[in-house]
Amino acid sequence: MSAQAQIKRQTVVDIVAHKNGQPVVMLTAYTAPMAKLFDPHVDMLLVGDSLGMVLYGMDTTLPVTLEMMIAHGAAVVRGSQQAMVVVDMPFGSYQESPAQAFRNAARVLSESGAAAVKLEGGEEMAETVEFLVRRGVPVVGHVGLTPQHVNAFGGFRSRGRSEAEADKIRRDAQAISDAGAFAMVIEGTVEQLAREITASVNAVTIGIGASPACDGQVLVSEDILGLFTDFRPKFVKRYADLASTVSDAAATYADEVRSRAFPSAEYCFGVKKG
Ligand SMILES: Nc1nc(=O)c2c([nH]1)NC[C@@H]1CN(c3ccc(C(=O)N[C@@H](CCC(=O)O)C(=O)O)cc3)CN21
Ligand SMILES: CC(C)C(=O)C(=O)O
Ligand SMILES: [Mg+2]
Repeated sequence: MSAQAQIKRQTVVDIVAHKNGQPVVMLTAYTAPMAKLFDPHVDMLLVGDSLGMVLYGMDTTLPVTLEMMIAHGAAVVRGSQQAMVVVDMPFGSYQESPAQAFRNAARVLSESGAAAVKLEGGEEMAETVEFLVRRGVPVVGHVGLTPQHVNAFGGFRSRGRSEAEADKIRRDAQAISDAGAFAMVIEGTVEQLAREITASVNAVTIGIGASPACDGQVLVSEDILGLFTDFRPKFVKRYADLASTVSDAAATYADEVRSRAFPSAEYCFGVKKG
């Protein structure tokens, strides 16, 4: 037995206890070192398919593969101790059928060690959500602005600001909650709608650009750290400006190498005595 006290990871039961209580805190993490830094502060870590855009420079999340999600999911599980780790199912890995979704979700859980998967969609995904949940796969839903629909929506635009769109999102949220999703991300919509959904569904609602009326909040970590600067959604608050810190460090290193100021004696090995 290790002398170190065991830290227990948060489970579905712990997260569901936040419904109508203390807000759930979620951040994205893609790598072990970032997961290690965020872990003491958050309830949930999301290995988002946004990693395609943030880490790999893709224009959308569509080219992200199951192998990428499993590799980054495993890294985040290794880097964290207490947060519940949720992995996004990438585009094309779950929409075909409930059987396809189960096969791929089972790989994500077994190969990464994460505790739940997240998938985008509403009414049309309800049958799949129920299929997964009944077979032991905890599911987080994602409604409103669903980035994997970028080609259908014609961009990353806010949703549910007309009564017709709001009605569709209301039905989407109800359907996946009734299908057994224990939580759902609500992205890019107005407070009134987020408040109604939060009041009417059993699932814990986690907002991103969806007002404080949700049961919790999530943002992309590189956005709040000022590390990702290609675009800035309206809902992103910057809590740091690490891009300039990183750039300044690289510039100083480059100057010192070119002037031979680095490596100075303290960074060099000496010959052994005797
Ligand atoms: N770094 C990052 N942060 C995210 O929040 C994020 C990703 N990547 N990748 C996946 C999706 C894409 N998301 C996005 C991307 C862009 C906007 C954006 O620029 N929205 C504009 C309005 C654009 C329009 O109306 O055409 C805004 O002002 O919020 C919003 C959400 C959210 N997700
Ligand atoms: C922005 C969050 C909700 C997400 O789905 C992602 O990071 O991929
Ligand atoms: Mg995502």
